[in-house]
Amino acid sequence: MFRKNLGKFNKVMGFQRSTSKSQRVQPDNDHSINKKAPNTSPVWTKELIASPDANYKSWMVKHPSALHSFDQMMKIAKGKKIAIFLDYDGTLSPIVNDPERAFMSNEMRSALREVAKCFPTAIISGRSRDKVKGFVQLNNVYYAGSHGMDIMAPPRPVKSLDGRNQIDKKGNEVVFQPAKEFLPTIQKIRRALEEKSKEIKGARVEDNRFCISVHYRLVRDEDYALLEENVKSVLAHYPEFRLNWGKKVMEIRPAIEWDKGHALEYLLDTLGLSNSTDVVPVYIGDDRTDEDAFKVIQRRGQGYPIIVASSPKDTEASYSLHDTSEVLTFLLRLARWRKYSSSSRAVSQIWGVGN
Ligand SMILES: O=P(O)(O)OC[C@H]1O[C@H](O[C@H]2O[C@H](CO)[C@@H](O)[C@H](O)[C@H]2O)[C@H](O)[C@@H](O)[C@@H]1O
Repeated sequence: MFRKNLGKFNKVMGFQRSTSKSQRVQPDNDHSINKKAPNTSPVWTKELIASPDANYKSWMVKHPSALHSFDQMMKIAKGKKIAIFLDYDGTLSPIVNDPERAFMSNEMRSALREVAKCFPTAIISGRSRDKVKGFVQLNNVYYAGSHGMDIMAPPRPVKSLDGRNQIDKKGNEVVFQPAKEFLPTIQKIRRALEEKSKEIKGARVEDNRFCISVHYRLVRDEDYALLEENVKSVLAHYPEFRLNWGKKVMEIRPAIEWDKGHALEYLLDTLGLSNSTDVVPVYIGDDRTDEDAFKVIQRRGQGYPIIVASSPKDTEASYSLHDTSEVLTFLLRLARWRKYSSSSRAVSQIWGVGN
């Protein structure tokens, strides 16, 4: 039933292709050792050196504002099938010191609800799926937690990935967890990391189910090296895991070929949109792991990868939004555009979903 409705929905939607590949500028995090070197730099005029703002403006020439470009983007997307993908932290909620208090505003929730009534919408987060769902509290969006390693997807025959997918029917939806076999080891690693970080003031370990975060936002600069050393000493016993850096966070996860980009492709597939030439995936994210999804959109040659950044960054995104308040404005415009650009019924009526 849901699938049939989804098919109807697909018939009434529409889209486009992204613009040029982005130019690389600066990585974002302080302590990361796996950061890429910038391969281009802005032209260093006197004005640029005098003003950090000028640096950002120069970067925005390559990554124009998705708000300023909105009309042009939607003109191209009109008549095509739009699907919306969003990161959570730093995109739907502002970055705060306490990861347990990264709440989404009611305004953002209501904008997201409206967007999800118009387009298939998914949140792909580094958090555990339950945690992000708890923050978002909407039933008309799909959730992918643990950087896409825990997906609650629409009902559809699921392509097997090396036979590693488990299909656990719950209601109408399908759970996809390509790293399930690592769960017992992840718990061992979590305990070891908690032990190793407890003497470092401000360090915090977060269990994201299929990955673990070690936060250092509140760790003194002089203590960071010890924390990193401790984390690496734990991981030395687990070669099947890898370490990445996000925004003041070290993320430990199974070293499988699966990331937010794969999750995006998987969701497009389960939505029945992977082979269409008229699909426009819009992905909005702010962190390094979102780059994998940006790359997928660039490779597909259609869609809009949008980075949330208030300073120049090395990115594959074609467009930018300055902060979460601009994300809110973008989502509101998107929902409004959809409502006024088509006389078709809202997706909630077509799918029979809503919140
Ligand atoms: O993919 P995301 O949804 O962006 O998740 C990435 C990490 O986000 C969270 O940490 C970040 O946000 C926190 C709250 O604002 C902030 O305190 C922290 O410094 C940031 O790195 C989340 O807590 C992590 O587990 C995710 O890996």
